[in-house]
Amino acid sequence: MPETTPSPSLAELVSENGGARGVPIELISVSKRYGGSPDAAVDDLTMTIPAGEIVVFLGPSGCGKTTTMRMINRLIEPTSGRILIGGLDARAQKPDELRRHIGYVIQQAGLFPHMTVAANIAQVPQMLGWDRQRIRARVDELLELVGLDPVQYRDRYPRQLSGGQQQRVGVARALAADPPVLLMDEPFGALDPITRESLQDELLRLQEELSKTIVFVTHDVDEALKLGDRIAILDKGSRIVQYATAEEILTNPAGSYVEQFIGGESSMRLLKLTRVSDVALEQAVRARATDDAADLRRRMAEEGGDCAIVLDERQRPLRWVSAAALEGASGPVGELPGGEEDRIDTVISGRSTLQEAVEALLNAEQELVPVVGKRRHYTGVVTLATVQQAIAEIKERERRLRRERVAAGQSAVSVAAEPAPAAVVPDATGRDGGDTA
Ligand SMILES: Nc1ncnc2c1ncn2[C@@H]1O[C@H](COP(=O)(O)OP(=O)(O)OP(=O)(O)O)[C@@H](O)[C@H]1O
Repeated sequence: MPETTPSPSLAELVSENGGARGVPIELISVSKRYGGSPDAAVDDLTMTIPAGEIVVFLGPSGCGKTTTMRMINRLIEPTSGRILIGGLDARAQKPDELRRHIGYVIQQAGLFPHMTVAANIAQVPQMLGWDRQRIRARVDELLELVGLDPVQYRDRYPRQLSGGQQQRVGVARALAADPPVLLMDEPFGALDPITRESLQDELLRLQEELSKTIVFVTHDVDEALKLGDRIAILDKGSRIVQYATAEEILTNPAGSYVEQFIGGESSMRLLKLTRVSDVALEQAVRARATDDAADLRRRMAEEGGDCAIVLDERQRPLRWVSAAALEGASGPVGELPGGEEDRIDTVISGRSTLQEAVEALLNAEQELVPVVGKRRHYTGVVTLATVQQAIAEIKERERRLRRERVAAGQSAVSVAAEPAPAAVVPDATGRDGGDTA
């Protein structure tokens, strides 16, 4: 098909959109056949990647993940089918221009070794004709955003950076022109587990701020479950076996292929993806160090609970006081003798996972662990019962969703997202063309 000057282009869409927010991507009956191969690398794939979400492609080697991803930015041309980005046909965009508005991050960052960090990041802004001052400011802003001090890092060469730092620069480079879409092809695959985890956390933090549409390819189930708003589990030819949230995949896997792929331990994995802030916390009886022991004993008898938490004047946890220690005691609670079991060694935050909460509970002297918010401000406690209840609720919610889907005549598992209704793309004359999908 001949390339025409697109109207509107993704560039225009980006500037209308303020650049920052993600746009949906639709793949409609997309296939790719490489010359000489009897099988299609991607076989009639239809899916919608919603705006502002992280969608992870998870599947075995050779199933077509990279081919699918590279068709989105036209590094690979589909043999048939259509790809719409923000409602615009990718084929109607000039490939170079399209790629300036689609960030691309690959394994081992792919930085140019002879260019400084700043020059690597500045590539697309330079192509877009930004002036030097704007580029310099943007480079520094991006380095800050990915957690690298601009003064220290902007003039270094890639070989003077660790793998994790190179990958951060790779992400900064991909974000340079504030694209609505980021494609990430096993970006953390070559990193050690600790660096990998911290970059995953960084990506989630960035995404909270930026709301890009991110397509992320990985082989790693835990990475997929942690990062994906939705996960597409793919089989040969990029056939979607299941396209669903991590919770749904874990509680309602679409058959033995998915089960095998995600392995056992689905409840343990649910613990990893649920945050303490997502569950209903319990409350211990609260006390101040200056409270009278006899009063506290009365309150505990009224409110229930064997244990009270003593907080300082800024609501930060100080220690536990047991009902037994209050028996016959008088005077300020803060002056009661305390044993090992009364010390609060561990607190967790709302951002901790339930897995971390269980770990803390297993190591704690008490059967409950305090949860703190900003400035160590006490917000509640977690017990093993809290965790059990949270997992039961997730499973029940997923069972309910499954029943609703079945009642609505849909498949019991989410296989493919329906493509959005046919996009209306204005034609070159500016009239609305009835561009049917
Ligand atoms: N340029 C090419 N020419 C011919 N066949 C290719 C080409 N690139 C990929 N293929 C084939 O297409 C299929 C899909 O490859 P692709 O790289 O998309 O898979 P993948 O799921 O990303 O694999 P991996 O996880 O190993 O990177 C494979 O069978 C591969 O051999």
